Amino acid sequence: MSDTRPKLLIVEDDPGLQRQLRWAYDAYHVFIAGDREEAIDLLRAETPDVVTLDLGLPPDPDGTSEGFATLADMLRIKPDTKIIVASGHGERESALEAIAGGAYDFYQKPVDINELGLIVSRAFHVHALERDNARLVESAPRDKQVLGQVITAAPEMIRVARTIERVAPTDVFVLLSGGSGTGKGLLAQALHDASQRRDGPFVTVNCAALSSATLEAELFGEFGSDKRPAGGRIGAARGGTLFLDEVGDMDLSLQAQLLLFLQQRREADAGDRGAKGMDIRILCASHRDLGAMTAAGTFREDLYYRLAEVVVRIPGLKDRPGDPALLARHFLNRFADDLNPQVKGLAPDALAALDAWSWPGNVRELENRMKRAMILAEGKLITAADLDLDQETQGGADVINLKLAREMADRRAIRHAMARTDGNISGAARMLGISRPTLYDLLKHYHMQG
Ligand SMILES: Nc1ncnc2c1ncn2[C@@H]1O[C@H](COP(=O)(O)OP(=O)(O)OP(=O)(O)O)[C@@H](O)[C@H]1O
Repeated sequence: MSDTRPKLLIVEDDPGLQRQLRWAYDAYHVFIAGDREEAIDLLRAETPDVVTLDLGLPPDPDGTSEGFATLADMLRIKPDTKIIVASGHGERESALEAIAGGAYDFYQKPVDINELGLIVSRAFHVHALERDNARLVESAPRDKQVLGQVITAAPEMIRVARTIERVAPTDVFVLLSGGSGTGKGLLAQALHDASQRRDGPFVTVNCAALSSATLEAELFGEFGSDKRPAGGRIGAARGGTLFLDEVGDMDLSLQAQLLLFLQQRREADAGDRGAKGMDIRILCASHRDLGAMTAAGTFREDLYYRLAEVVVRIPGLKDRPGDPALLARHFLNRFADDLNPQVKGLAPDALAALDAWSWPGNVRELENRMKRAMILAEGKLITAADLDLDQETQGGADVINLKLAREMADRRAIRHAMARTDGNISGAARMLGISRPTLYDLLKHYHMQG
């Protein structure tokens, strides 16, 4: 039967120590090399995850040159190997130099078997964690992508994507309603790309960013809607889609002009005056509640009903269980090359913090926190502190009563386990220390999605 124990390579030229170490590590499948050549051959043949390396190897047993050369060769051939270097008394400096050169850790000679045992077992643990993370990072975008570039595994969001897919081929006017940073811009682009107008222009106007006069010129061209209805951004969107972002921030007089334009367009489309229709589709988005604004008189009701033929409500990130971790891995994957190629994954405390945080700024906040964390991260795994979420999650909101506190803790733990296991019920149940049926019951009880 093949040996399934984790593979440990010991690079050591002293036969007495070789025997002692082999004996001490019966939990691992141990390979022994006495010099650089043997070490490299075994690394290639057996691909051990962890290596202990004595820096004093022949032909330079009293120096460190051969040890450093072996370290560099190994990391070049298999960079994810966790290499623990041995340093003799008074050689702390070379040990630190080895760490700077990519070694995982060091231990002091003479060998304390227990201490080295702990370092070795931690190295295996970290290696496994990094490998899991790398696998998840790779699989996230492929598995959990809807509408081309929208990353989600949350049923609430998948429903949104399905609605967009359904309305895209029609020419109805759609209002995307959701908090800031929930992905309204991304979804508007996705809707255009899924429509028959995909080869036409996609023109965005941010109504919140411009003063009323500038916005008017921007939309209609310099002389206003009545004189040059085909100018400005509206004209530029001919044959494609005009995306009015933050339409709720348009003032009432501009709302009136837009309404007038839409009425004229409708008449033109109907051929009343024999003119050609404008042939644009308008998509709108707002983080404001336009329905409530019409009731308050700050948004024209007639315009609202014209623009919002279909309203798509986008849930906040905190209401998409599992998505914060999934998106974090997606951003890690996307930014690693540019910002910090050393970073390979997310530490367990970061995953827990991502689950627990309330995400007032939604996906944009997550994207920004990830960028910052990747720049600041010192290790290979991003921590809660790198994300600046360590303090916040510990404090938490005021607890209303014990029942609610328990429910919150349950929900958090379940979401965390589901995210960590990529939605695998058996894996999540194992991680939580409960049976599959119990996990199903809890998911149902808390109205969470399996
Ligand atoms: N589900 C998602 N998958 C991948 N990236 C996303 C997702 N949702 C949002 N993003 C990214 O997050 C950032 C913010 O999204 P977007 O600009 O679409 O949000 P918004 O709701 O339009 O924000 P605002 O209210 O500020 O205009 C963008 O970089 C976007 O690409």
